[in-house]
Amino acid sequence: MTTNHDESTHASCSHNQGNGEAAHASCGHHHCEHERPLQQVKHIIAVASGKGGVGKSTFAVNLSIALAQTGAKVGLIDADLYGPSIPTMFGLLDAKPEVTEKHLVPLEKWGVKLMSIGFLIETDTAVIWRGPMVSNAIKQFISEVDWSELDYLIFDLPPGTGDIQITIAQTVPLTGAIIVTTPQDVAIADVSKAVSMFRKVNVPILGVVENMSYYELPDGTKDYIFGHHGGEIFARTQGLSFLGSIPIDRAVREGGDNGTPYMLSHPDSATSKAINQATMEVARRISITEAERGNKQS
Ligand SMILES: Nc1ncnc2c1ncn2[C@@H]1O[C@H](COP(=O)(O)OP(=O)(O)OP(=O)(O)O)[C@@H](O)[C@H]1O
Repeated sequence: MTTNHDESTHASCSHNQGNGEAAHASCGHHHCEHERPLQQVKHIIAVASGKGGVGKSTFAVNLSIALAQTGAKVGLIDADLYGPSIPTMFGLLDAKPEVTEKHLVPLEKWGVKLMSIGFLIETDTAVIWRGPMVSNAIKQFISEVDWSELDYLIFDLPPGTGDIQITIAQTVPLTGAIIVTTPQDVAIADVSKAVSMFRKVNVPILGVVENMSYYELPDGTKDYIFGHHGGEIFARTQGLSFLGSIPIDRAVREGGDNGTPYMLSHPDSATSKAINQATMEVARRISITEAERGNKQS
């Protein structure tokens, strides 16, 4: 990995924490020497969670597929450098991206362009990098990968509120963040920290997805294994949009493990409908958020 040129970009206009055009506009450099990264990407979304294991990567993967199925151009960055799961979930464990003189070419499967640290290092090698190296790797995923034109670029963040999340929130002009949680009290407690982190760095929160909401028994009754409506109640009390509930479904887990996303293997199931509905709600919230931002700027 080489050093990134992003810091020097902003160093020239004394903005290390570039937040897209606004940052450059405020330093009076309309024609900064380097263009901001991801200029050809329309909407940039971070998928975040407070706790690990709540299904953030699973949702990010199925969201990317659901958006690609609408005909959108989609990219997905696995920003979980310490525990990359996108290679497994896309069935690309041995795949390596092409490296050209200028760029790293993202892998592409099922209409989604992909980048993960898992494509660049041996699968069983632990990443032991410290903070600055991690930030550089993320910045390279942003500025040295040939994403070209995309409608949506999704960041699958690591759980919690560490270096990686903060680097992304400050480097990338995020349209907004999606918060994934289970209904369980301990998950909700952690998720408030993620919400306050995004608020501190002025990243709009598109809404909350409740995953593992219930398990449907063969007789049709619902077993609320992790508690009842915790994510929905959390969203309401925080004044956030509720994007939907996704049930516990064995096939969702199997899809993740065997590398065929659930949305592709079970397109017509009730769970797929729930994921599709959450996806449409994400798209709707993006339009609203961007309209609000436009109003503020004009
Ligand atoms: N709705 C669901 N039904 C059944 N299993 C699920 C569901 N959502 C996620 N899982 C399974 O739960 C486990 C954790 O999911 P996932 O890896 O997506 O979580 P995560 O929040 O991204 O975790 P981490 O950030 O710690 O990597 C996986 O084995 C996944 O297949």
